[in-house]
Amino acid sequence: MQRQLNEQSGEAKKHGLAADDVQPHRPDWTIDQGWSNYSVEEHAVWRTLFDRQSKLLPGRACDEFVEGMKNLPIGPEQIPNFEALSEVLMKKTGWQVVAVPGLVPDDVFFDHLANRRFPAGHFIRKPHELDYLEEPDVFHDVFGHVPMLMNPVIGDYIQAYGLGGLRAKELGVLDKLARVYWYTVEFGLVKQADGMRIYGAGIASSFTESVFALDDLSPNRIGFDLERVMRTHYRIDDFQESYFVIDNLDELLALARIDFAPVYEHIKGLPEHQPGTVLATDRILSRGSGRYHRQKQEIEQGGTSATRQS
Ligand SMILES: C[C@H](O)[C@H](O)[C@H]1CNc2nc(N)[nH]c(=O)c2N1
Ligand SMILES: N[C@@H](Cc1ccccc1)C(=O)O
Ligand SMILES: [Fe+2]
Repeated sequence: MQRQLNEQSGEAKKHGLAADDVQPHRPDWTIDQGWSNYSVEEHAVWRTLFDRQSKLLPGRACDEFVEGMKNLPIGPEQIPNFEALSEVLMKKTGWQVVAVPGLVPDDVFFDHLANRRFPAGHFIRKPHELDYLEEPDVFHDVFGHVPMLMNPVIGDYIQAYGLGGLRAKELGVLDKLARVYWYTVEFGLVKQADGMRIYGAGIASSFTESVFALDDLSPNRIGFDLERVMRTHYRIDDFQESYFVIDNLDELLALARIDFAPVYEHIKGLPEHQPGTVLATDRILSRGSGRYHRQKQEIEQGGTSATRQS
């Protein structure tokens, strides 16, 4: 599981590269991927992540994800080369993958997306942090996001988000727009003929959340509603308590095309919702018990007999 947005400020945090890894970046924050510099150990971390995730995703990831992955030069042996990815992507949907050192400032991020460049972290997590990291690394960005960029609808949607981001910043409503990205591109679920599937990169790249999001009774799964999502906080430190579900990917295209300005205006000053809240107006597809988050809270407060012993 990884969490890359700072909901409060929406600002990029300082990246945490090792001192010997610092590379000056260009004004658009891109750097060279430096593919030949990856060590044997780094490629091995990729393989570990790739193998365990490839076993989990059949039957869990949506068909478009599986299809995208199949046609890309992404495999277990090595960390993918961004130039090779871009060549295939460019032909299919006109996207490129560019390397960045970590989180980049919002306007830089939006400008890349608006120009169909996907900024991907060039570094890979360390062997002791396979399941948790604070910034998007090459595994999250490439394994999680790039397969979906092979889909024309998602390609158009993410470009439109970049353009919408620049506008939302002007209007001072970036936090509202960021929630739409979070609950679609990062943590979205989609209905398919044979059941609910993952299309969000934050789930697809997470060993634990790709199981939790679909199998566990804990989270709520709620039909996507734009205003509802814009008013809903999200968790950056744990699994989501609620996921929002679209009926098909084309629903995103409609979102990309409508003007959000009147929606921002309409929800101004209206109350916001906590991540785990279920509303009377929600279209509930499955309602979680909240068991996971409740138990965790108890443990943190030292309240259960199991944790008090020792
Ligand atoms: C709101 C916006 O989507 C978000 O804060 C941005 C900031 N910078 C980023 N930078 C990178 N590299 N990746 C990201 O997902 C983001 N997200
Ligand atoms: N249509 C939105 C922009 C947007 C596109 C795609 C995803 C999310 C938002 C707007 O008018 O601002
Ligand atoms: Fe991401």
